[in-house]
Amino acid sequence: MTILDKIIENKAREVAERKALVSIEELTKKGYFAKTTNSLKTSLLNPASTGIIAEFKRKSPSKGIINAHVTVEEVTTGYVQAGAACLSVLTDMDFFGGSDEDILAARKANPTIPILRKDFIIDEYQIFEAKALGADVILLIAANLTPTRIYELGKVVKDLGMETLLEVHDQEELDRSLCEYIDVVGVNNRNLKNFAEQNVNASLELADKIPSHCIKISESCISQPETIKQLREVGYRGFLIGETFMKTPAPAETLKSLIAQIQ
Ligand SMILES: O=P(O)(O)OC[C@@H](O)[C@@H](O)c1c[nH]c2ccccc12
Repeated sequence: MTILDKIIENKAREVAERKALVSIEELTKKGYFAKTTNSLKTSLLNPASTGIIAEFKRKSPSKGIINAHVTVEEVTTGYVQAGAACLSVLTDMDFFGGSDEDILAARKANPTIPILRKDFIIDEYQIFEAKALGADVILLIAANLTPTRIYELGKVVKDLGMETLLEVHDQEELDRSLCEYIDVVGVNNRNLKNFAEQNVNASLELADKIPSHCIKISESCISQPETIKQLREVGYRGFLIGETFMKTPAPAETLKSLIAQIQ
């Protein structure tokens, strides 16, 4: 069993429990459900955008605790002030130490920036939940979803006025997963089945395989300004970065100095 299999098995149990407690009907009346969403696509297409999607991530299955000392409010407001194009907030508790409260707090503190709900989405229910939590963008991971599920879930995302980030790790996943509901394609440099990679080779290899009309971003294992420049040259507009910032005592300051080196 891979780490991803374990995460998905756990997630199915979690979603079933949540569904039994709060109905979709109730979710549509909760929190930020009625709020108009902020577009990631628009943000990334702005020529002045830094393209950095800055992630709030306390821990991960491969690294353990990354940062237990900072608050979601201070980090996310700092990310926005430093020039992030979008925020990514982990809501998976068991493997990544995130929570619903984290994304609610990030939204409350940052009303106008797009926010990605970073979780393992396997059910329509979680998309309604994400909207109530104030998310604008939903991650769909090709490694654990069939093409039919990606299409069905992508349609729900669109119907709720949000955007879909499709995550792929190789050409097989890319070829079977693209559909009309994908707004942004992300290449995860890390293989979620073993969490092994430490480089951006997957993004470099897939750069010219992704259709040119797609907005593409590179995810994970990015720490150097030179890497961002190299990825920009092959067409990447967005860079999803967590650990590089979160492992430092002041994540937003680290983002600020990275931005200074890529402009
Ligand atoms: O911390 P990093 O290496 O900068 O990676 C951030 C982000 O890409 C990573 O957290 C991630 C990408 N896809 C995911 C899917 C689920 C959980 C986490 C992820």
